[in-house]
Amino acid sequence: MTKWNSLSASLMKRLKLHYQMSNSIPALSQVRSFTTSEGHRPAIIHKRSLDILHDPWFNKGTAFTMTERDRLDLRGLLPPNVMSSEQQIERFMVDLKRLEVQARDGPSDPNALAKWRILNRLHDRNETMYYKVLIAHIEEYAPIVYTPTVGLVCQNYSGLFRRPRGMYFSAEDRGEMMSMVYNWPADQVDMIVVTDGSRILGLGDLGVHGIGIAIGKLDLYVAAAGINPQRVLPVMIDVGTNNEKLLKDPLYLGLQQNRLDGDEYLAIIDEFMEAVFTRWPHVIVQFEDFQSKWAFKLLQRYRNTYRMFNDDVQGTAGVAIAGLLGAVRAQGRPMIDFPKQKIVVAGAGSAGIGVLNAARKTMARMLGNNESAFEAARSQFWVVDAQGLITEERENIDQDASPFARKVKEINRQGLREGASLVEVVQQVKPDVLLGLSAVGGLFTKEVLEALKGSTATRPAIFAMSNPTTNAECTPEQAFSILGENVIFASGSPFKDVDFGNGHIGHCNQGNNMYLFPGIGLGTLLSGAPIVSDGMLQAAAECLAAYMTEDEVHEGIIYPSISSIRDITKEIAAAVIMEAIEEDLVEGYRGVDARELQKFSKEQILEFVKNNMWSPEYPTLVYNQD
Ligand SMILES: NC(=O)C1=CN([C@@H]2O[C@H](COP(=O)(O)OP(=O)(O)OC[C@H]3O[C@@H](n4cnc5c(N)ncnc54)[C@H](O)[C@@H]3O)[C@@H](O)[C@H]2O)C=CC1
Ligand SMILES: CC(=O)C(=O)O
Ligand SMILES: [Mg+2]
Repeated sequence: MTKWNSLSASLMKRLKLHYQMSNSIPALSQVRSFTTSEGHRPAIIHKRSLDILHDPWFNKGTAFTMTERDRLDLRGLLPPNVMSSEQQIERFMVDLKRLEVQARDGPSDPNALAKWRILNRLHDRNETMYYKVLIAHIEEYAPIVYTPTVGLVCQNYSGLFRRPRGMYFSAEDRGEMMSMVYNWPADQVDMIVVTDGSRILGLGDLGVHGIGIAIGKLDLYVAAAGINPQRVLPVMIDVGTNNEKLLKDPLYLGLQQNRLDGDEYLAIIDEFMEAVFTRWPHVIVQFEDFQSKWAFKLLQRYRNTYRMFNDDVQGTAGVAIAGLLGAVRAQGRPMIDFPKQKIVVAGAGSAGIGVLNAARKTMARMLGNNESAFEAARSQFWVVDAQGLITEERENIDQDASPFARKVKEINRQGLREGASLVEVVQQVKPDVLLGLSAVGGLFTKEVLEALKGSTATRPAIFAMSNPTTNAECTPEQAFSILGENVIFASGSPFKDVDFGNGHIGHCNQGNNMYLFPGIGLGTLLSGAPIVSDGMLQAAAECLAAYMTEDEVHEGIIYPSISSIRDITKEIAAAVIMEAIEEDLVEGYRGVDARELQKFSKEQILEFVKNNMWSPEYPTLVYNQD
């Protein structure tokens, strides 16, 4: 204060002198308004960065101006749109009122958002307790912190936003990212989940509000994989949005401009990757919910240089493979019969194409792993997108989908044609599996499900994998009521099992990449591998498939219960490490170097994984003045 008083006095003196010289001395109130750019005496604070945001006395949230953000090392720690305090109040009030509306006609669980808020407040106050609650009640709260509620959270994020969590890099930050990363308080970051918000679950472009999905995924990294919560970082790269509603919404938290594209877009993602790997060379970056157009390109661009993977393309593929192999076993057939399965896939985006590529490779491996095996495997798939069946006749065919375009001769024989509808395809092909990654709720209509009755499989399988719940291609009730008790059913978001009322239960499996990505991340981290190889991903998928017992698959249970996710993740991480050893990719982790790791038995690797999983326990605290 003393310092300020003398500074203020000398400033007044200088101002007075200036105005005397210009012959017009202003009133005292006018002079005061010159004292700071904000027009008030500043508060001297002894904090910077996140400590300010976490201090209710000084925090202004989204109202920090850009100059203040730079001055106080806050750049990147808040969403990019600077708001007035009036806008902040309006955002709060809109959200408050929305709660009443939601309680009347909101989602199937009208309390889901309220539960999310309570958990989020606990997360803000006490991380250890938050993760204790989440781990102990994972089955109950995964649907709140993850799909489906996380989708609703992202859709309502402008109202729900209180304290920032994670970092924001925007198109306005070009050239600044290398220094901005140092605004993050942690010297060690193990896991980053990054999104550009362009395709959040099946909800489309949610712009900067998509950060909720990165936060939700990292919650599972902590709960399932035991990644230390102080070493995770959710990231939003805000390159604008093409969502017209958000572009017009005065309460939107992101940049109100259309998405950057082409080289401008790439330059931003490149700069981000360079910045985070410069500060944290051993971090793993999970790309999440990027629109397909960029998902594949970015994966190809970075996968051989950086420790990264794309969850929607690669994580989903592994989970689908595990489920598809489970479905073969559920039919009472050996897994090696997988290449005989006829599979219709609805949806040819990042997830659908990721699954198709991995399933084709798995079949080809089983058939001898040569060119003819790869070609034979191709003919087991029929792909239907928004324009119907994809064939070689498709104009401007997407290059990622083209390997799965059916040959004209083949489809003529099958009584099909370019653009044939899903019902027609199912009627003619009589598939063993119908798999949906279309983001279109209810796509598997009564007619489609009726057509599946003609399946040549003893137990046809339906994977309605789109998220959140409202986007599921069909519900388990619809599937079981039309196709009977024998059908195998999996959905991306959780549904309740169906009670047939005759003592039998129709199992609703959750086919979601949450069973894989935590183990892929943990295994990669502990192996020290510099990249995430195809082999490591394959090992993760095979481990998940092998987790299910014969009895379980015969009962139609092809994925484990989420309550055992910590155990599954440990097994998957160990499988990933073993594959990294096999491929000579390990570089060690902390005190365990590569050579030591290479000598570990399977049991020792499992022990090593277990010992490196963080558990929420209060540490003893000691004060040290330095
Ligand atoms: N269960 C899981 O673990 C995962 C589920 N997903 C879900 O998959 C869905 C799709 O994700 P992306 O592939 O990234 O999206 P995307 O937008 O890239 O692809 C959607 C695809 O569906 C097609 N489509 C649209 N309408 C259709 C229709 N009427 N019939 C057939 N196909 C139609 C589009 O042409 C496009 O090929 C989302 O809902 C997402 O939540 C994604 C990743 C993991
Ligand atoms: C589960 C997931 O990653 C998605 O729906 O995009
Ligand atoms: Mg995703």
